[in-house]
Amino acid sequence: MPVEEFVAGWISGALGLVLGHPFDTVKVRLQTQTTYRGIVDCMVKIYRHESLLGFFKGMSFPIASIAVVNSVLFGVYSNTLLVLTATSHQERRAQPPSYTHIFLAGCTGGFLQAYCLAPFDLIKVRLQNQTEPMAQPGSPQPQYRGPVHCAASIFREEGYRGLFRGAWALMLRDTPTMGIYFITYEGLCRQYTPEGQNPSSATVLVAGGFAGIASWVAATPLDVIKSRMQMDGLRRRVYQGVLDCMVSSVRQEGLGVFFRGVTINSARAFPVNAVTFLSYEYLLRWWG
Ligand SMILES: CN(C)C(=N)NCCC[C@H](N)C(=O)O
Repeated sequence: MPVEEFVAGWISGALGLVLGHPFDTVKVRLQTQTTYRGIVDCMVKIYRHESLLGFFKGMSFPIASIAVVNSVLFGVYSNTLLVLTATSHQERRAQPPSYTHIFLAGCTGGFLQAYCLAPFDLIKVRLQNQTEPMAQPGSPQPQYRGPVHCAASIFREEGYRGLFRGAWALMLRDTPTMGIYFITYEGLCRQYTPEGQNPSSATVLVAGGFAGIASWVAATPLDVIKSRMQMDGLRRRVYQGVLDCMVSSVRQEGLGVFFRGVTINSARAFPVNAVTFLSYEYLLRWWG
């Protein structure tokens, strides 16, 4: 099994993650809290009350876990294609796989990475939602002192299963949308690259950026539900499950609730995934 895809997936994911984390914090707040009037209001409030550091809350665990999560996504994607089409990453430019195979490989990668991602994503969302300023003497103490304390508290208060709160919604979000992600990327690369050649850097950047946007637009409805399920259980349980969360969110806030954070999600998705794919492609070419 080629391991380069796993390592390239890890490094490229980490680069994208640092770039996109401030946008991600704003998105999570907009999806789960009703105190903000919009993106700008949310950014201004975070900056005023929590300083620049507020945007980077909850980033350390994703950085630590991206090695597993992104290498599983890209490694499983590439190795599923290898099983389905018997071609390696290098051979795929000359013998491009069908879109059905790309979609299936993307869905498989998405499904497996969601399982690894679930506890880390939960901790990230819980930390991002703490509005107390960081490390200021005399200010109110947040419920969680950091990622390890957060994980230990969830385990103690909500049990082992508590660490997987929202995992179903995450799997439903990621399985089909990772198929969309890779199909969009491959489709755009093929469209703008002469047959048999590697896509140029500009093509990779644009295709990666649009793959991020397409997958996040499709993922946003379940992303909202996932974030709400993850915040549920903090004090008392409100939702019975994914369906109940969907129904009560729509009843209370209308259908528009499914598009909460779609603008910031898309603004974040372009640079994050442009950088992710560019570094992924170049690392593989460098090692190939
Ligand atoms: C749930 N969806 C749509 C995705 N995860 N899409 C793929 C983008 C992955 C990238 N690490 C990012 O965070 O944008």
